[in-house]
Amino acid sequence: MNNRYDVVIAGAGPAGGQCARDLAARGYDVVVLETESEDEFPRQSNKSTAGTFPSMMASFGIPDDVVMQYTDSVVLESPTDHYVREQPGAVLEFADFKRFLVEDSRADGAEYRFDARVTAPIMEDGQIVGVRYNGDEEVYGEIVIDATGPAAPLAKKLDVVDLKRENHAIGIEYEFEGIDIDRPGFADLHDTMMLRLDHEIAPGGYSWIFHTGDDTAKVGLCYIQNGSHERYARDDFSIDDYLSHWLETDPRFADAERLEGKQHRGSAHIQPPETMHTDRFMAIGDTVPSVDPLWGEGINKCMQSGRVAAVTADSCLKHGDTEPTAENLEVYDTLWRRDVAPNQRKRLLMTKLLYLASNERYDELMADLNRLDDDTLAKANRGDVRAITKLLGLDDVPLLASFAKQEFGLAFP
Ligand SMILES: Cc1cc2nc3c(=O)[nH]c(=O)nc-3n(C[C@H](O)[C@H](O)[C@H](O)COP(=O)(O)OP(=O)(O)OC[C@H]3O[C@@H](n4cnc5c(N)ncnc54)[C@H](O)[C@@H]3O)c2cc1C
Repeated sequence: MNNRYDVVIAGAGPAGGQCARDLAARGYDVVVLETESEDEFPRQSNKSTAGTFPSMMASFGIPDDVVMQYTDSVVLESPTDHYVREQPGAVLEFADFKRFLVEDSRADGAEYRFDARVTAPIMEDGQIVGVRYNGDEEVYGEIVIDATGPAAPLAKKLDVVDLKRENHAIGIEYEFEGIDIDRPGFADLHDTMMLRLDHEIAPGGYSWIFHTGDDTAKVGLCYIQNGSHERYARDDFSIDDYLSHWLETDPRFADAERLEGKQHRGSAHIQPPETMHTDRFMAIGDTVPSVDPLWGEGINKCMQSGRVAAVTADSCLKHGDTEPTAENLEVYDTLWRRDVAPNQRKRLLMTKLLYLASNERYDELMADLNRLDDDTLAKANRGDVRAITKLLGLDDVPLLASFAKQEFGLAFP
């Protein structure tokens, strides 16, 4: 077996799969090591609701046959109100999507080793030159990429990431049939992705219903286990208890039945990354926290980070005489901050502010969104300070004070 490659990638998720696709298409020798077995792939890593937008589908040439349902709008719900925004999207079958990335990159020559659990970097003169997997097996590369999501075995050992417990977001989801998709008193959820802000259901986070056709939908929730969660959480309630509680109390689920084997769960970190590379090494996808802090959109960000890592690797390897030193890989961080997650810090602060707001404030937010033009939300979501201040009012002073206290240790009288 060939044991030397241009690029070794750990993890066949959206980030690793896309990076392999781009590198193989440019003619590089690339191998992807994936811990799961090929027969069942993806099993535990089949974790995502996989709601996405046409820009992702078009940029990465994703075929229609991995789409479960095209959607026309996004709905935001608060405890007693909602707001509808026309916005085309697509809910993918995440497992089919992951398998597509594997097959498509293989068609261009990428190699995959399944049942290959990466554990540690192989170091020479202080630089990574390969990876160790399944205990004592080894593979070598000019450049090594960690795309294992939050597991991050290489990035952690190389001190490239420092994923913090207080920024850990967890999510759980089931697929159901028999849901009342157009229940009087609620928004019509046909062909929509709905996100609900309600601390009763997802304290310090949000829950969702993504329509997947007829009376079926993906139903889940997530939250960050930080101060906002503590403030609104119930004693001894696990994330599963919150989902059960929602299912028992929301009339839309009165006749809903869980679809066998359709359960997804996973985690990510919501924090701004510091560096994302070192000599001969880049960390991509959720290994460096790439998930959109506000709405949890991770797939597009991960694919984009895989793409900019491939561009960076190409810029070093194509000349043959440009060593992939940390200095020469710096362009990856620059492209990430410019193209993958611009305004990440501002958006993160806005996210924390949003999750700190009360249920009553969520109801007011829906009323404000219904009053303001559609652009305000889109701009605020991009971190535009003027749009954010438009959404804040005088009544928000106590909220801002408690936010400042939580974030910066500032106390207002
Ligand atoms: C419940 C939930 C719902 C979500 N919903 C959405 C959504 O609707 N839209 C959206 O855009 N995003 C969503 N996300 C986020 C999105 O799924 C992630 O951002 C995305 O999957 C991350 O891709 P990745 O390639 O970085 O990592 P992953 O998808 O985590 O892939 C990592 C791969 O590495 C493998 N691996 C792990 N450890 C090792 C190891 N040691 N050695 C070898 N291989 C290893 C894993 O098996 C996996 O195949 C959701 C996430 C969760 C948890």
